[in-house]
Amino acid sequence: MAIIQFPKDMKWGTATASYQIEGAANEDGRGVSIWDTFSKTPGNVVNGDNGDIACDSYHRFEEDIELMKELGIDVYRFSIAWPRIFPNGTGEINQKGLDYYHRLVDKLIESDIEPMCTLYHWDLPQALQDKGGWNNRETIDAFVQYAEVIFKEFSGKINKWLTLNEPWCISFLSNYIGVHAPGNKNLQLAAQISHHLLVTHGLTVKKFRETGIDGQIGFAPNTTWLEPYSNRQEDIDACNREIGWYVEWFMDPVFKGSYPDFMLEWFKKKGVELDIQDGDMEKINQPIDFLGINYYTGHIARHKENEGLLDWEMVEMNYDRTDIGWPIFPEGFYKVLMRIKESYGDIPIYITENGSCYNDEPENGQVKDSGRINYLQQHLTALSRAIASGVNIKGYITWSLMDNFEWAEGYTMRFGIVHVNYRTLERTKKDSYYWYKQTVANNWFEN
Ligand SMILES: N=NNCCOCCOc1ccc(-c2cn(C[C@@H]3NC[C@@H](O)[C@H]3O)nn2)cc1
Repeated sequence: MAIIQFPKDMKWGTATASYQIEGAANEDGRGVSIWDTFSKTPGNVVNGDNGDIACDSYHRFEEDIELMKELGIDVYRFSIAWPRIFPNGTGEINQKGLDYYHRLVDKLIESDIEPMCTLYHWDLPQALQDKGGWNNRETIDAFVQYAEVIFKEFSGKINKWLTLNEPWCISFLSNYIGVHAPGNKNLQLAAQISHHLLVTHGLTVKKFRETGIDGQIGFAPNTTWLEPYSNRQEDIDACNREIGWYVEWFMDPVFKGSYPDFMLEWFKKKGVELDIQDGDMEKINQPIDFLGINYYTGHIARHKENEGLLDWEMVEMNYDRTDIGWPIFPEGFYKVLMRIKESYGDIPIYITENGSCYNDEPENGQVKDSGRINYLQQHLTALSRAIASGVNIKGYITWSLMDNFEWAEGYTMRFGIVHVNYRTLERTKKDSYYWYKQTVANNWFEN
């Protein structure tokens, strides 16, 4: 056994997102989002689940904050639902939407928990999707207008901002692979959307600076790691293409002002021609204060000609897997953080999502989710290795505080350290909740 100790100024937190927990989908003036539309289109979500009720956190946020307060966490990462603020994406502001987030943020501050706000966690107003969504550059301007309203409304209350959550999911998972809303399957469209998202991010950072309000801003790309099966260059290159799709494709433009050539060339081979307008790359390349990093899984892979988009195949190694089927690969967490440090230097990093899916149910009021505790121990050990290796980690925010709507998997896949009974909405602290509470209190754990 070993003691894994974290820096004395380490911040600990939990994360959620609006569509996944709030419910109240038709309440207080909220407009329709693309996830309302997508989830109610038969075949898109397991069991036809949707976010109409979810965890009902819209009405139960005070109970949820009490759970966080007992955890002793420093920061709570939540997202604002754009359709609650601008029901039609632009135009008239819905005051009741602003009022809800004031209630939430005020309760957090009263509970000595720092609010970290994600401005966009996938719930695009349907009215904007009807006009082309992220493929329409007018959506960029609509987002900056929405962000400016939020910056000014919550100035002094919220000091940590994330523009976009997982732009790879917003663009490629949702418009090329097609398993998330709006469900397109077109690589050119997805790549162009990824560019518009990066321009959106940059212009939002620029607007944040122009408002002159205090605070720090970043974004939260999702990452993965593929370890080459051999030292053959073709295996190394194949793994770097998948990592590049998640990491360099989004971080190079932000930190270096250009797309990675190796990915541009690969996409060009696949017929992608990005429409980059004059000044776009300068707009994207705005300095940010911190980087959010989301990591769940990775695996070993090798080159395979004409396989998928990037010519690689997974090498099955009898991985331990979580209940959603993702390999447990903590080495990848360490490796991708080292890659980011090597590529982008000492940018302060918050782990804005890391967690696991285990579908354990309560028995006599207890949820014995030892798998989740083991996952946390392995990944926090990997994180401590990265910190010891000089990665500038400022905090760890686990996904998720509570079981919630896991997108296309609906309510079948549980990521929470708190169990939610979706029939009664009763919350039950899992064994991992108590483990995390002790780890936060100690700022160390014994693995
Ligand atoms: N790469 N090739 N894939 C080819 C085949 O993909 C099929 C499916 O792919 C994916 C990839 C990634 C995800 C995913 C989910 N979360 C968890 C959420 N994060 C934000 C927060 O809301 C959490 O709920 N993070 N990532 C899902 C599906």
